[in-house]
Amino acid sequence: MPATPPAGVTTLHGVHNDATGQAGAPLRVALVGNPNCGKTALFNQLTGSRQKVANYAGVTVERKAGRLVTPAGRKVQVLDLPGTYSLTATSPDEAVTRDVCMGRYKGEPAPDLLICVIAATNLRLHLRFVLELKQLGRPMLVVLNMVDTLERQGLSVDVPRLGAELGLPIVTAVGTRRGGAAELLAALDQPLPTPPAPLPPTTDLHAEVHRLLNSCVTRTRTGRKKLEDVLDRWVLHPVWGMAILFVLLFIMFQAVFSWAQPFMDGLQSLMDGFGAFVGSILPEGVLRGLAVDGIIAGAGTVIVFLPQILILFLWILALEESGYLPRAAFMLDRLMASAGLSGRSFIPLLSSFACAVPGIMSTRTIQNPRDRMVTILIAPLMTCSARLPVYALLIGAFIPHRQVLGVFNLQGLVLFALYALGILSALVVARVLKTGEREEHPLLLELPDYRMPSLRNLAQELWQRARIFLSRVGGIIVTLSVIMWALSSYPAPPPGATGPAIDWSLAGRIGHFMLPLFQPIGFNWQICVALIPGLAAREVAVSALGTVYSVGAADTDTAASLMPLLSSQWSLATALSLLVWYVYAPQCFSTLAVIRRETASWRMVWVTALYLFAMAYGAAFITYHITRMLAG
Ligand SMILES: Nc1nc2c(ncn2[C@@H]2O[C@H](COP(=O)(O)OP(=O)(O)OP(=O)(O)O)[C@@H](O)[C@H]2O)c(=O)[nH]1
Ligand SMILES: [Mg+2]
Repeated sequence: MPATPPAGVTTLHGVHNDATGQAGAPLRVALVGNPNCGKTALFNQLTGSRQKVANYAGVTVERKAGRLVTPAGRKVQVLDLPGTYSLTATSPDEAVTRDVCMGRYKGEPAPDLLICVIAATNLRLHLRFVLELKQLGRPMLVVLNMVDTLERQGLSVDVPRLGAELGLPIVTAVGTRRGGAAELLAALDQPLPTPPAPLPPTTDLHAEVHRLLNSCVTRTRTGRKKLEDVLDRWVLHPVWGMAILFVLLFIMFQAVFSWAQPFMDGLQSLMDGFGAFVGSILPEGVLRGLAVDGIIAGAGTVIVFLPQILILFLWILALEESGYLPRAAFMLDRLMASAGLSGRSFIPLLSSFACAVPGIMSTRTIQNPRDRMVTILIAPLMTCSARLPVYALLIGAFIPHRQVLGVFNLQGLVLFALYALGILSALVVARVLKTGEREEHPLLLELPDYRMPSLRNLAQELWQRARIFLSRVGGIIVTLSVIMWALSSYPAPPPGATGPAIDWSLAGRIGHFMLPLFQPIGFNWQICVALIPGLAAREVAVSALGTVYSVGAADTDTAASLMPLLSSQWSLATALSLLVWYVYAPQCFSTLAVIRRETASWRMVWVTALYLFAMAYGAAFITYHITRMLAG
């Protein structure tokens, strides 16, 4: 009898043979299936991990291992694998899944059990993969995930019958609900199922899927698909679709400035108060310098940008979960094609807005090797979230907080323009790199179901982001701020020396040494010094400026308020030049390291670093001189 959602089917059918190996060795299982069927959601539930889950194909691009102990005490090692449409891999991420399933992965035997996850939202496609996997003749278990959506789709699946027809044990799951993997967990306590008998080689897989659907799935009523179709008609419309995309991105940047302001003001006064308090209780001396100028001025200047970073992430996460992103990729396919790329490069590039490191890793989903290289080269031009503090600091200091045309916030507009500059430059660079290539790349991209982002998940993800940011502040940023403070404070000036003490310090000397190179683009020596620690993490450029100016300033109370200090000391031309510099500058070791890893080539690292440096210098030079001419 059909079940909606199906009743629990926890017993594994079929003949069993326990082949878990020697006592004590964990059972090795692998989650495989089509992209976006919920493998990682289940993996997280099973192992308590927090791997990235999002509503588009190609989120997981590498093999991840986790551990669990079943209710009966059996130790299990679980692998989460990139999604794949078939075992004939066309891109590097799919090759990993194929190799693991076939036991060809770097010295690792095939898993004891393949857990093939299929989503109730796309049974036709996913069942085809089950049949393909069956041909491997390995012990296998099917998980019918997303059974919570059956009701909404107006479908009912006869789960025991589907298992019997497939000749495979089957359980149901809801990857996004707490306890939604309970049946799967219980199934892992069962003895291993015997490997399925392969289908005759002449079997037409499509016809077989059709047969399975006819016999096991019934439509109870017309589902919600109609609404999705109407939505898609707007979202994918050549004109309205572009307008929607533009508005969404635009609101995102406006929000970063408008919504965050009250929280930032609060944090700023908290940091100012804290700096003043610490300054007042510590006696004049090294300790006070270290605490106020080093730690509070350094880390405090970065912490105030937390609200803006969280708002940016809130938007990105909500868009990721809604299912909108692949549609945006589809809309932008023509634009990307004009730069010689396909819409497939869109999601890696979009991920780079959070951070270029996962963005570059997700280029593994791009089949064409040349497209992949070009996407890797331009990914650093997407403005990552670590650059946001630098932008926000300079925009806050130099661009008036003013309404334009009654609705737009001028600061938000400038931020939007900086992001747009990065994107346009990326398209131009891609076009140049692909000069002469005129091949057609038809874009085959799965459009997932629309999904309302769950508030609980959003809150959890945001909390995770906040923790990452704060641990960066507490770790690398505080460390580098302390080093910066030491470099700016020592050696102390000789007795009787005149001029600011910081000029005698190591930082002062390094800054003055670098100055001739950067003076033509309007940088002062303080900026030169800040560029160096900024290589480790871009936000550190802000904290380093905080420290250098704080040590240089007579009044330590102004430690955490860098913004007013800069607006009185720098020219607009210098500020704009530094902003533009940061659109391009190859200022991040982690990005260069991931490029080395993903391309296995030092040449690519050098090419990226040098071309970005040249662009940064050129663009900052032009900006500086034009602004000076215009501003008089
Ligand atoms: N409604 C519903 N959504 C689910 C369920 N399981 C996962 N999802 C959602 O499905 C989307 C894809 O989940 P992932 O776990 O990232 O899928 P994946 O199979 O790992 O995808 P790739 O890594 O791209 O192969 C996300 O938006 C999840 O929130 C479920 O049982 N019900
Ligand atoms: Mg995944």
